[in-house]
Amino acid sequence: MNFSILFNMQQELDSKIEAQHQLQNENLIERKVLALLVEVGELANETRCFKFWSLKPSASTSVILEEYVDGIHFILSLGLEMKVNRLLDLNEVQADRTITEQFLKVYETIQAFKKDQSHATYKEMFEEYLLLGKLLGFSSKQVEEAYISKNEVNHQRQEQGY
Ligand SMILES: O=c1ccn([C@H]2C[C@H](O)[C@@H](COP(=O)(O)OP(=O)(O)OP(=O)(O)O)O2)c(=O)[nH]1
Repeated sequence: MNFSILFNMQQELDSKIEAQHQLQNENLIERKVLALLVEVGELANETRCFKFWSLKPSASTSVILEEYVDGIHFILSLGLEMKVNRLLDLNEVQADRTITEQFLKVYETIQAFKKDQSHATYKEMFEEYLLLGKLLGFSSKQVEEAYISKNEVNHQRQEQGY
């Protein structure tokens, strides 16, 4: 995945949102962390991976992918707040976890990031979120394309006074 291009696209979108809502001088980290936690919950809900009491199938791949890239938006956006290097060297995490275990791991790493807001905890949060995407069956190309497409939708929403 070309993170440098994605960070640049995120920067453009965030600048537009901040200008539109007069937020240039506000610290948005806490709200972005909560937004990310909410997105991860929405994603888990769409996968229904934890709903052992139900036989209903999960949402379609495209719905799950769109939820997944909402999380990518907030992670990139937090990276910009943290001024991480755009050429961030992310390692591919190897772990033998179920999707449910991976969701819980992602929550843990978001909490760890919220607590100390370091580059190391940011990187771990991003890496675990990428592993979640892999466990959900998404390739880097699918994630990149879905990110680009949702980014465009987000721009249009701002232009339409969302
Ligand atoms: O500073 C920001 C704020 C938001 N977003 C993006 C992330 C995500 O892709 C979208 C917000 O999520 P969603 O599209 O689910 O918005 P919502 O307002 O929660 O949607 P709905 O009204 O459908 O519940 O806006 C950013 O990229 N940067």
